[in-house]
Amino acid sequence: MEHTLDRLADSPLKLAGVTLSIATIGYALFHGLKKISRRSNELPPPPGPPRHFLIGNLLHFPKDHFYERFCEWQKEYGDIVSVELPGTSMVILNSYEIVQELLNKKPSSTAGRKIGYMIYEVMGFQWSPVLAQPGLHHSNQRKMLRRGIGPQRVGSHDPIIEKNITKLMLTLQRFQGDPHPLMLRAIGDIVIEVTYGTKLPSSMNRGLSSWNIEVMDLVNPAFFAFWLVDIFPFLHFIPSWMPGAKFKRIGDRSTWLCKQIRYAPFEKACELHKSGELGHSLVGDLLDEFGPSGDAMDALAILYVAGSDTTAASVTAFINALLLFPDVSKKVYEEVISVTDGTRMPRISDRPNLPYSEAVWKEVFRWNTFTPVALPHVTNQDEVVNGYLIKAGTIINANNGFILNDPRIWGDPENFRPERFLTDEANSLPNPLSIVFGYGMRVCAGMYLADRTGFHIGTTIAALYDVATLEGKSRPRPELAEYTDIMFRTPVGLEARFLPRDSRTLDLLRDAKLEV
Ligand code: HEM
Repeated sequence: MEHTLDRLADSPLKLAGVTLSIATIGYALFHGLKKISRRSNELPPPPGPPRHFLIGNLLHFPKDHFYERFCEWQKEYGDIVSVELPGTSMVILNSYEIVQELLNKKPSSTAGRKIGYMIYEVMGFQWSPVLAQPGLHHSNQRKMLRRGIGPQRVGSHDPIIEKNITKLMLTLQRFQGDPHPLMLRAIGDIVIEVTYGTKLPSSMNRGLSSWNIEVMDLVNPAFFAFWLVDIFPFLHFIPSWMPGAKFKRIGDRSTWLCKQIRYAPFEKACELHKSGELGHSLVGDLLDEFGPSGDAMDALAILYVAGSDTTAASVTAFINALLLFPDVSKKVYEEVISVTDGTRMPRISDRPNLPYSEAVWKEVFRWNTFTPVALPHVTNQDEVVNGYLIKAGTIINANNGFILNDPRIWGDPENFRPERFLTDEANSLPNPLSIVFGYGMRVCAGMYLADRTGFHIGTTIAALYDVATLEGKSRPRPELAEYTDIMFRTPVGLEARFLPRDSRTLDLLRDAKLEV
């Protein structure tokens, strides 16, 4: 740079020429940009329900069952729908192409988050990487997670995953009822061990899972509730004991829980790391590479909340598919047994030899998907899509449920048909996992761990157990399936028994009992 300026200063003629060129380019750019900005201001917003003066679409906006209302709007207004709420613009994307265009091809301008004052401030979630705005802390935290559970390193956690899944298989032998809470606990235990290792005292381990479960029980419904404090933040300062201040009591408890899940395990892990007792773990990897940083602490602290509910929902969906579709269950069983010969437990490394099971896993993510409305992104600059203007600060909701059900893509979306991923047809289909795990710069930071853990739990269950209804109950009908109305939803009324497939399974379970 210095050299170039020196050279230009040598020649006044060159300097004048360059100055003129820069001025000309500057003038053209300025007028070009003005024109683009004028043109984009002239562009219409996407279509949507008619708005009322001042309150926009507040009266149309659902208080629950967002997915169902978003699908009704898709029928009426098409691939991209805009909704105006007081102080907030929102678009709903109902097309795979538009989602790619906006969220994956323009990652840096659509990676913001917008979280209400209640969750962010009153409940004390400012530290969470899932809710953070893009910037130095967020990118540092993502870099750290990529190092520890990205595609290169995730395999190093296989022994922990396999050991815990064997334990889960033993529990299933005596289990009947709704499997979701059991999956939540088991996956939570895996996330804790992968994150902090096996040496964290077991007393803390139990505390950690119950703090995390309690905070999830507070924050999940809070996302979908209306909070006056979001509109009038000064309410934050009223005392918690005041009548009507329930939101403050929720906030105080959540803030306390957040402190526990952030500091307590990290401090203990740092002590164990110093004394050389920590053992293999994500926290150990990060302490070795980055030292005891606040970014590492927060990146690790969010993993239970971000990873257990979500992965448990995916595994519950897999179990539900095994129950609803006995033919599919039998084929997964036969495929796994053809690899293990029924004489050993399945291993994570068996996966490349399980193409049919792989197709079932994909179809489980697609059919009646367990996460129909994606986590919203926010634009940080004006964008133009399909001739519509999307202003900076707009919340973007990808309607994953519709996209995964779109007959233009899937032909017969209502059918659970894993074979669609095994024929030439597959070449023109998106991978449902790439939709469900989210988009662009915010794509799920734990997707490799989730995919590895969820697939292994699902296929190991199918290999060892026939998933059956409770005694005397008939098999539910797939077309009547209903789902809970939460972000990572589960089938309503799902109940199952796990019947060992044959005597080889009983032998395996007996041997496993001696090992774990
Ligand atoms: C089947 C299981 C899972 C599903 C379906 C899932 C889905 C998602 C989705 C949709 C997002 C938001 C993406 C977006 O904004 O576009 C996300 C973010 C995230 N997930 Fe997952 N997730 C799963 C499991 C996990 C696991 C096991 C972990 C870690 C242990 C994890 C850690 C995270 C983190 C840290 C983020 C925040 C990323 C960011 O905002 O930059 N997830 N996940």
